[in-house]
Amino acid sequence: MVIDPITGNKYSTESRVSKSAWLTDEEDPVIDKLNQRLSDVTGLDMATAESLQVANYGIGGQYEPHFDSKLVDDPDLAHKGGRIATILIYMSDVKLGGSTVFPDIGADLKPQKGSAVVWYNILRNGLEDDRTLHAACPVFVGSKWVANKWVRARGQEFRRRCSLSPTE
Ligand SMILES: O=C(O)CCC(=O)C(=O)O
Ligand SMILES: [Fe+2]
Repeated sequence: MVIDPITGNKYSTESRVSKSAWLTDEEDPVIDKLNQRLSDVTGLDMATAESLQVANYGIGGQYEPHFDSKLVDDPDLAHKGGRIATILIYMSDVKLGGSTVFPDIGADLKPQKGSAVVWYNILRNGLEDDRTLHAACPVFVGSKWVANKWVRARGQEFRRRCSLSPTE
């Protein structure tokens, strides 16, 4: 929902304003190299991960608060499991705006070309981690390019130990 600053009227807007494309593992050898590097730095298996999603936000581009793990009508859920982790790679700097924010933990990540952020969406006990609510703030000046890799739970059983604790 957006509020017009002059009239005060509310109107709805797209929850995500960006353009995106999926790059499959077969697309180019550089994707293979990237997958290997992501596996090396996270210790996670990329074989069951989703294809790389590249997104571009122009001025005003944004993504409202959401959980990456909340998948609806996902045909892969049964055999690949949920989105256990997100790897978000910044492919550009942004002159003004475009931060990734986690409101519940007070984190504000400013895009920096060549950097990446990794987080687990699902706790070791299998429950979704509510602290992972996040959003992409509007781009005010410049253009924001990111690549997303969503790692699935299946395949990580011996890489990330599970837990019986109700809180972790
Ligand atoms: O672009 C960002 O900063 C966040 C993107 C995101 O949360 C998503 O694509 O799921
Ligand atoms: Fe997200």
